[in-house]
Amino acid sequence: MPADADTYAGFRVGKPLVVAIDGPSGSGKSSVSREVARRLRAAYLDTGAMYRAVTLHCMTTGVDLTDSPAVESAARTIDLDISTSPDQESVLVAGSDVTAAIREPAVSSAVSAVATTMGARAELIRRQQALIAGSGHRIVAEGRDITTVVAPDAQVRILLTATEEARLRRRGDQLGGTQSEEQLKRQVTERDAKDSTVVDFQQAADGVVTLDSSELDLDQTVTAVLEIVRAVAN
Ligand SMILES: Nc1ncnc2c1ncn2[C@@H]1O[C@H](COP(=O)(O)OP(=O)(O)OP(=O)(O)O)[C@@H](O)[C@H]1O
Ligand SMILES: Nc1ccn([C@H]2C[C@H](O)[C@@H](COP(=O)(O)O)O2)c(=O)n1
Repeated sequence: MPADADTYAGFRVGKPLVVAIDGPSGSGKSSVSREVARRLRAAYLDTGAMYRAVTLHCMTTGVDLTDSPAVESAARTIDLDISTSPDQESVLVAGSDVTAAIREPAVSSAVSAVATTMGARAELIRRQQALIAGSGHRIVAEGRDITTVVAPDAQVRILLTATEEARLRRRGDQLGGTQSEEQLKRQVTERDAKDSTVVDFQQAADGVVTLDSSELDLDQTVTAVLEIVRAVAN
């Protein structure tokens, strides 16, 4: 493609481009997707943050996470504002900044209750599709069901994987070595097992490209995703 005013890093800037990335916990979806979005001058959507925000909201307002109708109702009524700028991580619930609070281990341990409530999923999927449309379909969206349910028509669909060992090590490092091996397994392996009961993010669906990042560092993984985007979308 010739370099001109409409291209940036080899990609046409104005062209609709939805990049859907799924994968298990700790595979690097958020960090990789955010950087890919920056390089593509696209928006970025962390759909897991939306499940986390609903979970925290339930926890702080006394909603029983085992009460499916109540959890669904919380998902429908929550006043949730999530930034889709890759340069500004911000999640607001009723105007309060919960960006850091939704990453607390207590939320990570509880979030599967919301993720496995089908009514809550339907509402969050609807909101995610609206955010993708609102970006002008120029966005990198990541989660567990983006390639299959939220944006099955995305131009680029990737399943980002890594071995369990690599994912546990990454999450442990990310949390500054504060968590025991057992706590990490609860937040990563056990959570994936629960979430897998409602959505398949371990096997690539038809047409989805698998990228194993176990032996790659963050920068190499970003480069590999951009190569897939270039090959598939340009
Ligand atoms: N390829 C990589 N090599 C080394 N570290 C990585 C790599 N990808 C991501 N990381 C690091 O691993 C940690 C976890 O990554 P990240 O939070 O992006 O994973 P995730 O898949 O979004 O997890 P979750 O779904 O649980 O939110 C981060 O500290 C990140 O910097
Ligand atoms: N599209 C998505 C995104 C996330 N989830 C669930 C599964 C996770 O346990 C939880 C938090 O996600 P994370 O921040 O760890 O990526 O949300 C989902 O079911 N579907």
